[in-house]
Order: sequence, then C-alpha cells, then structure tokens
Amino acid sequence: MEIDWAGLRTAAIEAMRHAYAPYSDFPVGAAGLVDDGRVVVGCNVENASYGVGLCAECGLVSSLHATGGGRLVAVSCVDATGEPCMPCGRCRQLLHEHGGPELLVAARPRPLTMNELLPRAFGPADLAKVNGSVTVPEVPTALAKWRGRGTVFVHPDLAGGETVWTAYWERSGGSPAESDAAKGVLEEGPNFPTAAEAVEWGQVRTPRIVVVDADGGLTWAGEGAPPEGIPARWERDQR
Ligand SMILES: O=c1ccn([C@H]2C[C@H](O)[C@@H](CO)O2)c(=O)[nH]1
Repeated sequence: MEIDWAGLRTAAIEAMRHAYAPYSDFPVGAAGLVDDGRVVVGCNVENASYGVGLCAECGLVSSLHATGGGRLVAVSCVDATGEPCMPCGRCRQLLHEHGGPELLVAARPRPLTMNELLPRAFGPADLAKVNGSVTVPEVPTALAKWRGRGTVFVHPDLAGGETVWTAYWERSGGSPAESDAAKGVLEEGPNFPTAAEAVEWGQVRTPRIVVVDADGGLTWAGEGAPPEGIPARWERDQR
C-alpha cells in the first residue's frame, strides 16, 4: 500500500486544529492510514484534572474501531507547528496494539517503525502465552513446547476463487542440528484476508517467519536481519 505521508500530515494538522488543550496549550493532531485505505484522525482533549487528559492517539484509535476496525499501517502525529510529535510512552503501547511492530510512525529524518519506538514490546501475544487470551490465535497446548522454535511460512492461496493468505508452522529452522533432526509441519494456519494477519499468526509461534509471494519470492518477516538465502525484509503493504 502506497503511504501518502503528505496527505496524512495534512489530515493530522486539520485534526490538531480541533484539539481541546487549554491547560497545556499544546494541541496535537494524529492521522492514521488503515490497512483498508481509510484514514482515521484524533486530537488531544484535556480536562480540568490535568493528568487524565486524552492524547490525540487515543482519539485516533477510538475512531479506528468506531469506524470499522482494521490495522494501522502508518501514523502521523503533529504539534502546533505541524512538525512530527513523537507519541508518548502510553501511546506507543496503544499504537503497537493496533498496528504491531511494523507500524510506521512519521519522524525526522525518516519514519520509524513501532519496533524502533517500542522495542521488545509487551503485547497480546504475551498474554496468550500464559493464559490463552483470545485476542490472538492460540498455540494448541500440544504444540506449546514448540513455541519459539521452527519456522512459519506465510503464502497466498485460493479459497472460493478469492486470494487469501495462509500459513503453516514447520519444525525446521533455527540451529542446523535441530533442522536436520526435525522435519514436517506442526500446524496449518487458517485463511486470513491479509498477509499481515498471517504474519501475526506466525509471530505468536516463532521468531522465524518467511513470506512466500505468489511468484515464489521469499521475504523475511521474522525477528532480526533476514537469514542467508532470503534477500529482503517483508514489507507490510504487500498484499
Ligand atoms: O504524542 C502526544 C504527546 C502529547 N499529547 C498531548 C497530551 C497533552 O494534552 C498535551 C501536552 O502533553 O499533549 C498528545 O496528544 N500526543
């Protein structure tokens, strides 16, 4: 998906003009591109009890859900000068929840990923690891010992004439010894409308995730740099 950073910034500036910030005199606007192409906005809204004011990003996330949900792809936050305003700590957590580690956040001199702004984030997958919260797909109990091992392959598929994304979790990957000893599929994933959701299914299972596109091209959506033989990192906008 093309990211129109100038358009996002314009939308954020327009939202900033509607901020209610009489206490700090620091209006903030935020605009986010959703994975279905929508743009959602928010502005900060303060109140007489200073500490409990709402950040612009809170409004943006509320609007995201109020207007149909989806995942954030790119976010621009601006201050009164129209320059990028870095999200506060709480809002990094909030944006991470709704855009994941690959979410892009406008910054100077270049946009930063949420993984750069909030490395090693606590997220829904951490809850699922312990109590099987339904916010993300669970790893079946029988496969719990495989969590963090093996490789997830994400690939497009056809379902009822529609292109969908799916994934499977393979034993191999990681240390060469383990790869040789263990072969075969651990689990087949469900169908997802987007590659990003299939990647998220993988992230619950293992830090090694390979995305195979329709032409058989490989990209790396796992943690760290791509391993040998995989030329590039996966880009979230790939459909
Ligand atoms: O990323 C940010 C940082 C700050 N603020 C708001 C909170 C408060 O209303 C004002 C001053 O901190 O700016 C936001 O809305 N978003």
